[in-house]
Amino acid sequence: MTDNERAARDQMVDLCRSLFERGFSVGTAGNVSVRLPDGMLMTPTNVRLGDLQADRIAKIDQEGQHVRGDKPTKEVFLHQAFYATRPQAGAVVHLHSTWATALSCLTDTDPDDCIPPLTPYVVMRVGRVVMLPYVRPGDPRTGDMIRALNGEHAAVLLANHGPVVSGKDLMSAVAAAEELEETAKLLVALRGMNMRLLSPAAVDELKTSFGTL
Ligand SMILES: O=C(CO)COP(=O)(O)O
Ligand SMILES: [Zn+2]
Repeated sequence: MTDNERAARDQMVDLCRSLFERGFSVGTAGNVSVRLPDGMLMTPTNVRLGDLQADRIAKIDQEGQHVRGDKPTKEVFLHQAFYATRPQAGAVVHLHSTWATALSCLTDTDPDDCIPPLTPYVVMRVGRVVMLPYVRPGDPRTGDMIRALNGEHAAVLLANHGPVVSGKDLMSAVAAAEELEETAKLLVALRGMNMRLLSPAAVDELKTSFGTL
């Protein structure tokens, strides 16, 4: 095993425990992956994100063959689809975090723009989030639906299920998942009130100043 893979495993253990301890994942909900030069690391299926063991994290190769560690998450297709369509993605985080999942259950969430530009950081870290129709957890069609987006979105909401967020590396993907969750919480808190969103000009300025995702 390379030093790079060893470091990636250790970082997954640390950041997944941090997410779990702060309540972003409960039970065995959620899964996380990291891209390697020769494949991907994925959290094993049916584990608590707070209890990962570095050597048991699953590795699959470029062809999707399981080569090391425990059996990978049942959402393996979802993770592969992000890497296949977003060359800039180095990590993917899927959670059932409360507020983003709440938005995924509301019939009046706009499926083409689930998280309106409420604050600069959600624009900078998450971008425009689309909703994918409900299928059961682990259904390979989730991968097909993500591939159909052609890599245009860094994050999606799975209807009645939860968020999936990619980032250039694991730290970025985790930070973006946290930002999405907090913004979803604000949106639910502000529901029914007169919200002032960032103007299109303000959103453009953020993209020019900080780059697109
Ligand atoms: O969130 C989950 C399914 O959507 C958890 O599944 P896994 O335990 O297989 O990762
Ligand atoms: Zn899930």
